[in-house]
Amino acid sequence: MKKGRELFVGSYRSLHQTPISPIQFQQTMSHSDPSNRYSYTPILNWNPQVHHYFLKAYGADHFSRISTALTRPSRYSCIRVNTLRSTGDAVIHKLRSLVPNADVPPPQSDSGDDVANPLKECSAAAAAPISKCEIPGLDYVVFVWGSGPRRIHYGDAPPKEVIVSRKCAEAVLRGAQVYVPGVMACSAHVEKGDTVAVSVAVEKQGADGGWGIAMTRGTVLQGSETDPYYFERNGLYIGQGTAMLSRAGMFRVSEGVGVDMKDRVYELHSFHNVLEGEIFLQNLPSIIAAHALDPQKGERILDMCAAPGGKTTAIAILMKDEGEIIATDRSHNKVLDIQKLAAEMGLSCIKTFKLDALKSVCRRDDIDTFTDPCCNNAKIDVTNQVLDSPNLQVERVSPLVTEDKGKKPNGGAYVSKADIRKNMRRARNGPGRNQCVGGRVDRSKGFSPDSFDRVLLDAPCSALGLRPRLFAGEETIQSLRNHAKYQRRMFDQAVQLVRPGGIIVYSTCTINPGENEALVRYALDKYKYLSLAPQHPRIGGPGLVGSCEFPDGYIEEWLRPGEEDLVQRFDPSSPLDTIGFFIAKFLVGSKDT
Ligand SMILES: C[S@@+](CC[C@H](N)C(=O)[O-])C[C@H]1O[C@@H](n2cnc3c(N)ncnc32)[C@H](O)[C@@H]1O
Repeated sequence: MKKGRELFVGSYRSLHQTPISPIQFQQTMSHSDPSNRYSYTPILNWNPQVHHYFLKAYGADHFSRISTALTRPSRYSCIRVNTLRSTGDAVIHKLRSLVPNADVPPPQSDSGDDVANPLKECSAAAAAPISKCEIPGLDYVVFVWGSGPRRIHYGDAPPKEVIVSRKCAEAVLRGAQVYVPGVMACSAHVEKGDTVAVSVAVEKQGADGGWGIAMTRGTVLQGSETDPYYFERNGLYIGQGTAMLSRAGMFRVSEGVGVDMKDRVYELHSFHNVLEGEIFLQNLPSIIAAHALDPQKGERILDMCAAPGGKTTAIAILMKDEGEIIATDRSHNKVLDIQKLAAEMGLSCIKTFKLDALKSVCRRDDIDTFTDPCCNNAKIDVTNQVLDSPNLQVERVSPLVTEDKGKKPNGGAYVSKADIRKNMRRARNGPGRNQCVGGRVDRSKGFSPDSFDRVLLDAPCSALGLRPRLFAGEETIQSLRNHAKYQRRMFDQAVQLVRPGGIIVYSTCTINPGENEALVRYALDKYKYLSLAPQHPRIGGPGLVGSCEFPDGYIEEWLRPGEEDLVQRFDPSSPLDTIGFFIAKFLVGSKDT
């Protein structure tokens, strides 16, 4: 039965008293069994209030499945082909020579899970190691199978060991090697070439209620029960590999591979540096989000939180690189990442800007100073700015200005003496710290209302859908609410920027209804001219209907009956085996009503 179709009006208060959930009990029991020590059966720790809230939203069984799925990587890699450069078939042909065992059917899980064909809805050939997506319009998406969870044989004697940080372990589960900065502790006498078992130290709760790792980097493991994290590591072994350095070396050098993983709980192919510019590794729901936006050639599109540019480049390719995509992010270096990816994929319709999405709509006086050629108030920053004129032209202001007052640069814009001095200093001393990390980033002051055909708001979120995840305790009810507030303010900006008749797509990579369905409720209740639009393709599940009351009396409203099938909720525990993701598509009606 699909929970999303049920009307749920629940109070979180009643569950607040529950001391321990059945899932926690079951997991605690399995971890205290010594025969499970060298296994991978992680327990995802949640903040207790968040745990109760999700239990209420999903029900105990469903939330248990979600929690378990989050600790595992998807069993396949999803590759988006740059159709301006290649085709799905051509890429499959090239990958066959790059992916080991490409002709051998994908191995099954040792855990007895049904992994025969979790992608049967989108790939009939999913039993092959490399297959093309069969969703209409998505034949440029290629799946490459991995395997797991696999039982690893760590030998008869207690093995030499390396403990890695959680972030490092999550990367290893996705196919990376163990790099030295991720190594936390190592057995005494480990030499280069030794086989070592790799486990992970996950945050645990301290006496003050905070979460942390009670271990100093460089700890020597004696192989005894007095070692730090000895019992906590039960069920947290992610594989074994060859030490590339001695114990001393691992803590002396600052970079490089510490352990070359030979035998992994999850085997996923790494596509690092493979077919650069021709393919992009991207989650299936992210590809679907770009399709939901349905960008058309020649349109003007805003991607509000765009870095590193995965969806921006997907949108540009759907538009055949014809039109204009404004891709903004608040981080300078992340904007450089978008530029790099766009260049690598050979896309020219993407313009990037550093901009705080909360200030995406330019202020009235900024529009006036720009549009009035007699007005001398527009400032020129040391980096470029962009101001929109009402006729939707983007103008970029040259940073190279002169003090010649008779010749007004940028059609009348005034250049302050301070800016000129700054530019001269810059010419003498070089571009400055921000600029020397790799390139130039233009700064924007925002855009005119109603100036975009479509807006994608792929909002920063709690990311509680990302996989694999070995710890979730950092998010509290308050931090989840803060994410939601931030997202609403960004959405308010998006609504102003889209023209009547335009489209807004809102997406997150979290399972938190407060950042998903509750945002939709907020949007529909506040802006009567917005309506939910059907999405194509639609392979995600329905949204959650109902509401949730919190102990402080706050009622979080989700969807109303009839709205659930207009959003896409990707459930990490569903057969599609994706990250947790949410997509809502809004049609903007006449703003006069
Ligand atoms: C979910 S990620 C976007 C992923 C991207 N859409 C993609 O598909 O590659 C969210 C992004 O929002 C950016 N961000 C966070 N707060 C922001 C703000 N106030 N203004 C603009 N960008 C922001 C972060 O730097 C991050 O790159």
